[in-house]
Amino acid sequence: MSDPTTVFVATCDLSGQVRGRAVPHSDEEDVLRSGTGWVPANLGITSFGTIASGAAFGSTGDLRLLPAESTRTDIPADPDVGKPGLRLYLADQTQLDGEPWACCPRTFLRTALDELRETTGLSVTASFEHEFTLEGLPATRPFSLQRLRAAEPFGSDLLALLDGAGLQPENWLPEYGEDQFEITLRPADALTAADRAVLLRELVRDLATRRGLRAGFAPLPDPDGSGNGVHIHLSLQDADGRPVLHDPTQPGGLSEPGVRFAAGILRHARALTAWTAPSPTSYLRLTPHRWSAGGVYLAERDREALLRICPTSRLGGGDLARQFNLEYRAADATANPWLALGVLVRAGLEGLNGDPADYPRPKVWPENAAESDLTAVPALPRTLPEALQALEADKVACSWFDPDLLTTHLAVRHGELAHLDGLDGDAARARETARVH
Ligand SMILES: NC(=O)CC[C@H](N)C(=O)O
Repeated sequence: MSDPTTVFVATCDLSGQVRGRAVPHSDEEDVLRSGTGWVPANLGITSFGTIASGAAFGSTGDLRLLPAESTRTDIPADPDVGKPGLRLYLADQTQLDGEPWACCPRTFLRTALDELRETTGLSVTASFEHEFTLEGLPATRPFSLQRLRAAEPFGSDLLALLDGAGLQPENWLPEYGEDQFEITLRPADALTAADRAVLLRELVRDLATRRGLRAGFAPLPDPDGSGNGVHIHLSLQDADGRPVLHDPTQPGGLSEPGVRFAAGILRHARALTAWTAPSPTSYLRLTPHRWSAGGVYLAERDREALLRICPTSRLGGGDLARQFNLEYRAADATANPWLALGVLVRAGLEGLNGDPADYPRPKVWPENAAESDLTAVPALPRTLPEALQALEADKVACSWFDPDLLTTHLAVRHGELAHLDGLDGDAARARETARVH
C-alpha cells in the first residue's frame, strides 16, 4: 500500500474522545522527531464540546504532541466511499522541550507502570474487550450466525483492518444485546494494550461509517437492554517474564501477589469508577443482574463480580499460569483507556506495597456462591456524583494525580453533568448516547 498523504497525530481526552491534528506526509519524519503543536486547554473540553468551567487550563499554555512510533496505524483508502487513506499515530503530550507533561493520560499510565516495575519488579500484560452496538442492521438473535452474517462485510473487513494494523484481533462475536457485538484483542504489554483500545474504537467507528452503519459504544443505549462494557483483563509478570498471578494451592488459584493487587483495586474501587466509568449513564449499566459489575467483590468466574478470576483451560496443552488473569468489569468506552488501566495499576500497587492492615485480604468468592451470600458485599457508586464524591474522599487515590489533572477531570465530569441537568431520564440518555458514537 502506498503511504497515505495525511498523517493524524492524536491523543485521547478525559472522556475517551480522540483529538489531534493532521500533518502532510512530507512532514512525518520531522513530526516524529519534534512533535506538533498542542494546547493544554484541550484536556478541559467535555464530550459535549464545551470547555468545562473550573478546568485548570485556559487561554495560555502550549504543548507538543509527540507521536509514539509503535502506534502507527494505517487506514487503507476506501475509494468506493471516496475516503483516502490515513496514517494515525497516538502521541504523548509533552512540554515544549519534550519533558513529560504530568497531565498527559498516556504518561500517567507509563509512569504507573514504571513505578510498579521499579518497586516490585513486576510488569502488566493486559487486554481490553469492547462491546458495541451496530445500528442499521435487521433484527437478529443473540450470538447467532444470522447476526454475524447480517453484519457482513463489516465483520470480515474489521478483522482484516485490525489484523493489518497489528492490533491482533482474537474474537469477533455477535453478543447478547440487540444489535450488539464484541471484539477482543490478544493480550499485550499494558501500554500497547491501552494504545490498542484507543485505536480500536476509532477504527470500528470509521469502518462502520464507511459501510453505512453506526457503531455506538454508549454504556447503556437502551434502558431495558444490555450494556456496552469494556472489560479490562490483566496479569502480572516478574522481571524474567514469568507469570506470577497463579498459585494452584490458593483459593481461586490466585497467588499472594495477585491477592494483594486485587486488595488494592477492591479497596479503592469506588474512587476508581470515577475514572473507569466516568459518565452519568455508566451508572445505569453498573447495576446488579446486568452481568456488568453488581458489587465490589472478587470471585471465580462470576460475571457479576467487579474483579473476576477468568477461566483457564488445559486443552491443546494450554499453560494455565500464562492464561491466568483478572478481569475488571466496571469500565466502559466513555473512559480514557490509559487512565482506566493506569488507575487499576496504581490501586494494585497500593495493595502490593501498602500496609496489609490497610489492605486486608479480600475473600475470593467461589463460583457457586449464592446471591444471598453476597448481599453484604459493598456496592459500587449508584451515580456519577457519588463516584466523584468517593474519589474526592479517597486521599490515597487523589495522590496519584497531578493536581491539575484531578481538578480538570472533576471539572469535566461536573460540566457533563450540568449539560444533562434538568433533562428527564430518556432525554438525558438520548443526548448521552449520541455523544459517544
Ligand atoms: N457476556 C458478558 O460478560 C456481558 C457483559 C455486559 N454486556 C456488560 O455490560 O459488561
